[in-house]
Amino acid sequence: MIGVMGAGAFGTALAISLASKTDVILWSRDAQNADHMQNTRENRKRLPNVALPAKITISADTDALHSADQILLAVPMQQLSTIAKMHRTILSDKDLIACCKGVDLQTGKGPVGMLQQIFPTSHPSILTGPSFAADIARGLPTALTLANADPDTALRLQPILSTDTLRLYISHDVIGAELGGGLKNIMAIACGATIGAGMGESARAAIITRGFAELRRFALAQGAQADTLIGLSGFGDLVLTCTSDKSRNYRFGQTLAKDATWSSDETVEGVTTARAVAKTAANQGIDMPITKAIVAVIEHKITVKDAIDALLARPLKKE
Ligand SMILES: NC(=O)C1=CN([C@@H]2O[C@H](COP(=O)(O)OP(=O)(O)OC[C@H]3O[C@@H](n4cnc5c(N)ncnc54)[C@H](OP(=O)(O)O)[C@@H]3O)[C@@H](O)[C@H]2O)C=CC1
Ligand SMILES: O=C(CO)COP(=O)(O)O
Repeated sequence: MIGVMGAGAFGTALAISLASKTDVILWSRDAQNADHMQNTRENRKRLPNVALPAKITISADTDALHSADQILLAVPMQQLSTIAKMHRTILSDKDLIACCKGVDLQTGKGPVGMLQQIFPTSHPSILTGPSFAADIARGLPTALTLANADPDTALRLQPILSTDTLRLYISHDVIGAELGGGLKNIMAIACGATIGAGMGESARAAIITRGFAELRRFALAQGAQADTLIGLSGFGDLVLTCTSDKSRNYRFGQTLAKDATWSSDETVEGVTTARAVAKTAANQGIDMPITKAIVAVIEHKITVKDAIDALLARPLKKE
């Protein structure tokens, strides 16, 4: 049995895919919502119009996770440490697989770094890469990276977490997988803002490419491997998220350009990750012009138009 903590769009989609081959416990923090999902067989709040298979049991009781060997943590990055600490006892003897994308604002750690700090003897994994929850839930083909520093753990988990439509590639470069998936959300906000401001698709291609250069510069400085960054968890996810308005980060960027308010409570990981990355980049002297611009726009210090003008006014340089 596999447990999924976090009944958001992604946790629910992963639970649906895994239920094609095993029993799954989908844990929600909200007992009323859990009962509603269990009875209606639908997650109307976070992933509407998709039926929850009979092999999924939805519960708000953490004891239900006792018989799970693997736990997927599909919660927003900034909540990961709180949830892991709160449920330390139940999580301590399980395979932990972080399914969140981002960098913790307090510590600058990625999801695996955070879990390792809380569970020092464990070998946590990260599951990341180009995938919209709605696609996974509909059984559309998806390829993801499962990164774990321990080769034996990665090899053991790969078949357990793969399904007929969810194809997992393993990697041992945890830092690269964490940072590719985390930083692509900043660039997706920038691309949404570029298109929202009417700058056109050529400008968006420039942001994707220069955004990738920026992501790479930052990730290599933290110890990532270059090959990981051109894989599914980096380049693959960057392309998906920067070109689709199915992405919440991209849509959030469009909202910024229109000076409108983001009224949804859907998770937009790039907002906090931009702040966390800008902080580390400033401390380490890493040039991150797009990230800095996004932080300044989010904090209402400049407009999207000011940000675009500032990026265009940078000194001409070699690619
Ligand atoms: N959606 C997608 O397509 C993909 C998402 N991801 C990643 O998955 C992670 C989760 O995102 P996603 O599922 O989409 O987000 P959603 O906005 O759909 O849902 C977030 C979920 O987290 C729950 N949650 C929030 N805070 C807490 C907390 N303190 N304790 C327990 N549960 C909490 C929410 O509960 P409640 O409903 O009660 O508010 C909700 O179920 C993010 O890091 C995202 O980047 C990765 C790949 C694809
Ligand atoms: O991570 C994702 C796609 O891989 C989902 O993107 P959003 O969080 O921007 O919706």
